[in-house]
Amino acid sequence: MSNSNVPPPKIFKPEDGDPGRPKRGMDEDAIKTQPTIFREDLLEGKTVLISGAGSGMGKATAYLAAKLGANVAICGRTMEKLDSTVEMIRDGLGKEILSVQTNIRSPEEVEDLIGTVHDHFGGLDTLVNNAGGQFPQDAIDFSRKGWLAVIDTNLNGTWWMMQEAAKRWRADGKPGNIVNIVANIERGMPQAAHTCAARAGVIYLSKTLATEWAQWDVRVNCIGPGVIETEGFRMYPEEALKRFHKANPMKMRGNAWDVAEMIAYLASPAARFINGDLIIIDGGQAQWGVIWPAGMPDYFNESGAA
Ligand SMILES: CCC/C=C/C(=O)SCCNC(=O)CCNC(=O)[C@H](O)C(C)(C)COP(=O)([O-])OP(=O)([O-])OC[C@H]1O[C@@H](n2cnc3c(N)ncnc32)[C@H](O)[C@@H]1OP(=O)([O-])[O-]
Ligand SMILES: NC(=O)C1=CN([C@@H]2O[C@H](COP(=O)(O)OP(=O)(O)OC[C@H]3O[C@@H](n4cnc5c(N)ncnc54)[C@H](OP(=O)(O)O)[C@@H]3O)[C@@H](O)[C@H]2O)C=CC1
Repeated sequence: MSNSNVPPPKIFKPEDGDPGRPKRGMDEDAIKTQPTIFREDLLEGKTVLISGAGSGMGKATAYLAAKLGANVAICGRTMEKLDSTVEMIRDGLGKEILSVQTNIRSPEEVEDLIGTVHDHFGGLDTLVNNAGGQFPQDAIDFSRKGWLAVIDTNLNGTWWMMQEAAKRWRADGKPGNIVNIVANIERGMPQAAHTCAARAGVIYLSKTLATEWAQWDVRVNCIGPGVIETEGFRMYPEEALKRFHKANPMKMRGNAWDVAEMIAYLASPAARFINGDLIIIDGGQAQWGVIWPAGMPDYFNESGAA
């Protein structure tokens, strides 16, 4: 029996808003023609594995890493999306990369992935844990399954990847480097509390491992993006997207390249003394606004949230 003068909460499912919605994020031509501040052989001979590289920041990062000379491996759940990254890099740079369909939530698949990368390239230098995401909803209405899906992806999935990579580095006596893409969670994330909890876990896991794993020359850092326009915006209603950029004082959205270049920096020798850090790329959002991806509750009226 339900108590039912109360209307059910509105749940936005991406497919509700798909027809006719503009494509979001950098298209392949934009990625291919984007200039980089880095030297072309910056990552020559280095192997970089990027999760969630069939779209968005992961895709741009895979392109940049390949452009800078790295051996690139990518993974994600959808083969078609991974293929698009492989083809973009083949077409734009004439290079082949390794792509392995993997659900990071499965520790067995992650173990196979790390083994495949080692077999193919003879090792791994930088692991970029970029795969992740969430849906916007008031926390009080989260289903159990929804909560578990977000925690399993963003916290557990990232951990399986980190642990498998580090086991190899310890066994091989080789240095390692991990970059975890989290989010800007300094002031919480209303309507994304599940991901906020998971990302907080990853940030403090990373700080801890930066100390524990220093003895094996493994560095661990995080990047916290603010509003970065990517294909991932399909998870949010158009109405919310109109307001996202107002949550930072620059009133703009970043793009996937803004994050890719920071990842390249962290993968380079210039970052050899950066460890256990969280680097925020958000146009100053942490000092200013709050995003309400499912709509601001009346309670807050016009109090400065966007
Ligand atoms: C904040 C602004 C800045 C931008 C930040 C970004 O990160 S942009 C980047 C953004 N990019 C991404 O986020 C990309 C990656 N994101 C994803 O793959 C999904 O969001 C995932 C992490 C939930 C994984 O899901 P999955 O593979 O397990 O697939 P699944 O679909 O089966 O979901 C499992 C359960 O979750 C629940 N539930 C799901 N959707 C909704 C909803 N709209 N409403 C309510 N609940 C929802 C539901 O219980 C569902 O089970 P059901 O009821 O269907 O039996
Ligand atoms: N864009 C933004 O403003 C912000 C993004 N972020 C985070 O940055 C990262 C990149 O996001 P962005 O590029 O914007 O979004 P996208 O949705 O484009 O990228 C996320 C990628 O992760 C992959 N992925 C999701 N779940 C899994 C899984 N279980 N196993 C393997 N791969 C998976 C998806 O591919 P597939 O579904 O095929 O597996 C997809 O390619 C994400 O972690 C996101 O949450 C954080 C803050 C802000």
